[in-house]
Amino acid sequence: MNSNYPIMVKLEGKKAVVVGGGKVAERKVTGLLDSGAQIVVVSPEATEELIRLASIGKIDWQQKPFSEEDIHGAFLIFAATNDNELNQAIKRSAGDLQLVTIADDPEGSDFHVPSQIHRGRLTISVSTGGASPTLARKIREQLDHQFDERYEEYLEFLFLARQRILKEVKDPSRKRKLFTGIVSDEFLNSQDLEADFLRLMQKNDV
Ligand SMILES: C[C@@]1(CC(=O)O)c2cc3[nH]c(cc4nc(cc5[nH]c(cc(n2)[C@H]1CCC(=O)O)[C@@](C)(CC(=O)O)[C@@H]5CCC(=O)O)C(CC(=O)O)=C4CCC(=O)O)c(CCC(=O)O)c3CC(=O)O
Ligand SMILES: NC(=O)C1=CN([C@@H]2O[C@H](COP(=O)(O)OP(=O)(O)OC[C@H]3O[C@@H](n4cnc5c(N)ncnc54)[C@H](O)[C@@H]3O)[C@@H](O)[C@H]2O)C=CC1
Repeated sequence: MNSNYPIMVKLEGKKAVVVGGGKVAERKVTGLLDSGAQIVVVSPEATEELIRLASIGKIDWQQKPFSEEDIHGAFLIFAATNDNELNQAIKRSAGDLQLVTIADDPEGSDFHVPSQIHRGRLTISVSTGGASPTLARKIREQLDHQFDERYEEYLEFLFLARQRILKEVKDPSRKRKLFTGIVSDEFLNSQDLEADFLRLMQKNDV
């Protein structure tokens, strides 16, 4: 079996079409909301939450059965109806450069949606390649405790501190020491990141 190749995709401005308006479609749409994708849902019926999202303009709900033109220009396609023949037909009508996931056919899909944790700039995703979504969820729940809310602010600090080190520090060994120094429990638990960072910079001054 060939293994899947994980990447983080930027979806801003790209069209993502979700076919179906049930529980599964809702979960996929919820996962897309923060990506900046242009989300289109095609389904004669939709859950209350999908209807709410359409009413506030977060998604474009096409209230009708699927037809082939619905996926024109789509980058990602989610075939998430409860009709497995139709889900397969959606895959067949997509072009080679369109990525399709079929809710009831992991083997026939171009991609899977992993279980995810987001802490600001940190993303942790867990995939079992369709073997057991329940295990993916269980592992995600374990990591949820380990990587708690502190990581959001910490990641923002790491980002800014790293930019500063890249700009101000030329010596490669000092740079390495600083990169290692900021990735530590001391900084994760710091009450004053700015002061602790300045101290670290001074300590490693040459
Ligand atoms: C292949 C994949 C395709 C895709 O959808 O991308 C797929 C396929 C299928 N899921 C099924 C069932 C369930 N899926 C979940 C939950 C999640 N499913 C997700 C992803 C994926 N599911 C992709 C592979 C992920 C991987 O393994 O790496 C998660 C991680 C992410 C998300 O959906 O956003 C999200 C957890 C989010 C979280 O909590 O963190 C639960 C549990 C629950 O709801 O708690 C159940 C019921 C229990 C069970 O069946 O295990 C069925 C059977 C349907 C049927 O019975 O007919 C199929 C189809 C099949 O297997 O044929
Ligand atoms: N990938 C996953 O994580 C999971 C996948 N599944 C599978 O996903 C599929 C959907 O599951 P649910 O959302 O629970 O089903 P559901 O029955 O709640 O929703 C099905 C949706 O498909 C829509 N639909 C039906 N015919 C359509 C058409 N011709 N064009 C457009 N939309 C149409 C319906 O209006 C409805 O909104 C099932 O095949 C199920 O086996 C189920 C659980 C998890």
